[in-house]
Amino acid sequence: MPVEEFVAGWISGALGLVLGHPFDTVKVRLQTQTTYRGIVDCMVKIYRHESLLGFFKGMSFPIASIAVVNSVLFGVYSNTLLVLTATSHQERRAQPPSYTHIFLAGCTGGFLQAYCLAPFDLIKVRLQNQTEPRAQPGSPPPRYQGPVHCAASIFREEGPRGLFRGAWALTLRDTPTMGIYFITYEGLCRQYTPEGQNPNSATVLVAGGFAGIASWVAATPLDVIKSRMQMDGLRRRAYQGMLDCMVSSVRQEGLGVFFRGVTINSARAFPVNAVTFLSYEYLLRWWG
Ligand SMILES: CN(C)C(=N)NCCC[C@H](N)C(=O)O
Repeated sequence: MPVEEFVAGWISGALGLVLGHPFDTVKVRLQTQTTYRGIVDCMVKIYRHESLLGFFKGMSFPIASIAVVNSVLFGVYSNTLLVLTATSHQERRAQPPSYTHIFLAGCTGGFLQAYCLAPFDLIKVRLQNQTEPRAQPGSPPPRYQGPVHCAASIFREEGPRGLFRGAWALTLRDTPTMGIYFITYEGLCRQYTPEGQNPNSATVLVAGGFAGIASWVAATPLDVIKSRMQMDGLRRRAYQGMLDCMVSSVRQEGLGVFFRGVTINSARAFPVNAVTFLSYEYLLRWWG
């Protein structure tokens, strides 16, 4: 099993993550809290109340976990294609796989990465939703004092299963949308690259950016539900399950609730995934 795809997936994912985390914090707050009037209001309030550091809350765990999560996504994707089409990454420009194979490989990568991602994503969302400024002498400490404290508290208060709260919604979000992600990327690269050649940097950037947007637009409805399920149980349980969360969210806020955060998600997705695919492609060409 070629390991380069796993390493390239890790490095490229980490670069994208740092770039996109401030957008991600704004998105999570808009999806789970009703105190903000929109993206700008949310950004201004975070900056005023929590300083620039507020945008980077909850980032250390994703950085640590991206090694597993993104390398599983890209590694499983590429190795599933190898099994389905008997072509390595280097051979795939000359013998392009079918879109069905790309979709299936993307879904497999998405499904397996969701399980690795679930506890890390839960901790990220809980930390991002803490609106207290950094601890100051004399002020009460926030509920979670960091990622390890957060993980230990969830384990103590909600049991081991608590660490997988929202995991079903996450799996349903990521399995088909990772298929969409890789199909969009490949489709755009093929469209703008002469047959048999590697796509140039501009094509990779644009195709990666649009792959991010397409997958996130499709993922946003379940992303909202996932974030709400992850925040549920913090004080009292509001939802009996994923379906109940969907129904009560629509009852209270209308159908538009499923698109909460879609603008900021798309604005984040373009640069993050442009950089992710560019570094992924170039690392593999460099090692190939
Ligand atoms: C749930 N969806 C749609 C995705 N994860 N899509 C792929 C983008 C992955 C990238 N690390 C990002 O965070 O944008």
